[in-house]
Amino acid sequence: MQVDLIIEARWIIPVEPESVIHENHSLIVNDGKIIDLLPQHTARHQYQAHTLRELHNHALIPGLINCHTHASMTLLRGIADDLPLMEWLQKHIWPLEQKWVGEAFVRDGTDLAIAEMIRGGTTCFNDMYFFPEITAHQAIKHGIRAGIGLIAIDFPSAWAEDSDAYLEKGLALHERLRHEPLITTPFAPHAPYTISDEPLSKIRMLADELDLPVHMHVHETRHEVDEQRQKTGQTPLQRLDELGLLSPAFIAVHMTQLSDAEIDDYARTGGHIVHCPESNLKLASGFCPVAQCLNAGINVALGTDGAASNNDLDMLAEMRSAALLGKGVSGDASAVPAMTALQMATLNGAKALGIDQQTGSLTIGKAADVVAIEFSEVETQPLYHPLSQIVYSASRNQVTDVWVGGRQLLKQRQLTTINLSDLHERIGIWRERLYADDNK
Ligand SMILES: CSC[C@H]1O[C@@H](n2cnc3c(O)ncnc32)[C@H](O)[C@@H]1O
Ligand SMILES: [Zn+2]
Repeated sequence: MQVDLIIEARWIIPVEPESVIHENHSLIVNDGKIIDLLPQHTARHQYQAHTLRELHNHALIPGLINCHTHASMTLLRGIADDLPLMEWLQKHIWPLEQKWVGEAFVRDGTDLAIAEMIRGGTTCFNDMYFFPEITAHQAIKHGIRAGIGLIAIDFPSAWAEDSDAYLEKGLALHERLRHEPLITTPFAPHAPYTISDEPLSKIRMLADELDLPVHMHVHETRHEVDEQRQKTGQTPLQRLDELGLLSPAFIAVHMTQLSDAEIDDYARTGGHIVHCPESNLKLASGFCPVAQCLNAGINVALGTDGAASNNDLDMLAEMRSAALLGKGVSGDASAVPAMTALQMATLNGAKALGIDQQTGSLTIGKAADVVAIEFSEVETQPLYHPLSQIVYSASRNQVTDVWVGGRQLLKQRQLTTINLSDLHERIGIWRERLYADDNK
């Protein structure tokens, strides 16, 4: 049988629970989907490939899913470091956003983010930012999968003047994007401290009606929880529960402040958590008790957050930080083992976004969202266990090839859909503008 693509690899790590690591196997891809997984000699016998990629020092893993980003904030990378969340937001980021964020900012910042993400093996990102129609346009243009947040916040911005306008524009955008194969549109109310009950209740109704997830920063810092409790007598989670938001369609980002009882209560709602270890470390926000959450049965995925608080969009690094921090915080070296960290960065992300029938593992019938990681350099030698190298030793420079829905977006480290010299030129212009403003 004639097929579009055969990828031969030294190891293939499907990531589905109970699956084994295959040695010297081939992944067979046709019409954008994985149609077979066979020993290499059998595959060559059964299929004729339009394209054959031989990756004999590589492992194939499912594309990494970055479940929480603010993509165009790459343009603010390194502009305000070493600050806690509220000072960082109120004194630096929000004033810069008020002044600079518009269509061109989001287009160029998103392109930079997409280039960085593809080069690091990310095939899907879940975004929350102003001008989401531009983020969606750039994601489709460059061939990457994306959750495009239908944002809501009580503050005016260049995109919308009030929470009603955010929702109205969000719904119109959902209508325009709902047949795009690479795009989903979760609601994305910013955080409990920036959005009032009325728009949150509307979001709950609309999310139910349209069957969309809700993606929100929750319990990011102690300050957030203490302030809300002082003002209202409730924690942010209690308030969200009372408003009916906590459900299997809810994606809570950060969750660094959780008591044992809150972990059990949240597990009962079926909600997901997106753990952003590096952003939490850099802003000194706290630690999500990941091992406890996983033990309680919560689906925990991974995100980088924006490049202004991380300061990169490197999901391999995030995976390693999650594994190390999971052990450190629980005091248990066996907590968050390598396979769990890889599942958090892939399949758990797909589950949180409600796209696990399409992607998240190298499973027959799913989209061919595939990443190849090379092991021949000194940094990953000698090689005993490919999974150990991926989580604990490899860097994103070892990502050689990336496919989304069978389309190759990175080919031997070269981006196929983004012109890097044009991108560098555009980013240079933003650097001059923002640097001059920051140093006024
Ligand atoms: C409504 S668009 C998103 C909004 O979120 C801001 N933001 C970026 N990182 C964080 C974070 O870690 N916690 C809270 N808010 C964050 C971003 O600057 C935009 O204003
Ligand atoms: Zn965030």
